[in-house]
Amino acid sequence: MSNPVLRLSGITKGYNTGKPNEVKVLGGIDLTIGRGEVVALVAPSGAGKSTLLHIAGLLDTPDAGTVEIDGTDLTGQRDAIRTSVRRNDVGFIYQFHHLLPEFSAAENIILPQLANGVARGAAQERAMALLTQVGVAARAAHRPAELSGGEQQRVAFCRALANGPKLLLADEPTGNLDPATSETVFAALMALVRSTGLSALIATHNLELAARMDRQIRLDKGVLVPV
Ligand SMILES: Nc1ncnc2c1ncn2[C@@H]1O[C@H](COP(=O)(O)OP(=O)(O)OP(=O)(O)O)[C@@H](O)[C@H]1O
Repeated sequence: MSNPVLRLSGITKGYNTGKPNEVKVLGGIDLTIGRGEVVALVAPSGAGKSTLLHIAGLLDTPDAGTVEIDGTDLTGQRDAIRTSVRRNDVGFIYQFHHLLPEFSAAENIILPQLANGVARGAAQERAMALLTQVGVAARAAHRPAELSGGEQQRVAFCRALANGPKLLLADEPTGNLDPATSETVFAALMALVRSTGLSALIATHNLELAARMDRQIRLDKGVLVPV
């Protein structure tokens, strides 16, 4: 059997604020995500959702526990190795698009590929293919400010997938959109994820969207509880 794409074991995390009571955020998280599996992360505000996503995506380190991506334990690895895995194997999506404002939609998807050593022609082709998949190809030459919120977010999805990651981590990807746009954008995201066989952990407050993923996990006061 192949390795899970993500395996978190015994993850704990607190923030030492210098004040008498340290903030304990995660109290022992065990989570495995298989190949092609899309998991909804449902959590009340402040439950530790962003902290968990940052640890899973190697942007932060746990106090204890291990983070394995595609079978490799990256917990104690050098920064250079963690950065390389993060760039190549993990795609991030946030509530706000964070596209570079001075570049076109296509350039925002091309640039991360160039940084990874892909030739411009191939990067351009991939950007257009991704934009076509999410229905925004006609806006390829437009800058983010010229796009609607839903279009901006769909471009951000393409950017997250630009380098063909194994794992997608999304923090409220439709949280900033009205219900109708949220539906279109979520459908585009799921189609993109399914067509690439990507594994994903998608945080959402929207229980209706969560129910459409393969599995739901609920984070409450730093631990996973049954849904
Ligand atoms: N750098 C930090 N220093 C101290 N406390 C922090 C720090 N970062 C986060 N926290 C605290 O840890 C807890 C969890 O934060 P986190 O951002 O992971 O929550 P969240 O579930 O993503 O919340 P939201 O949905 O509101 O974004 C919160 O109580 C927060 O105040």
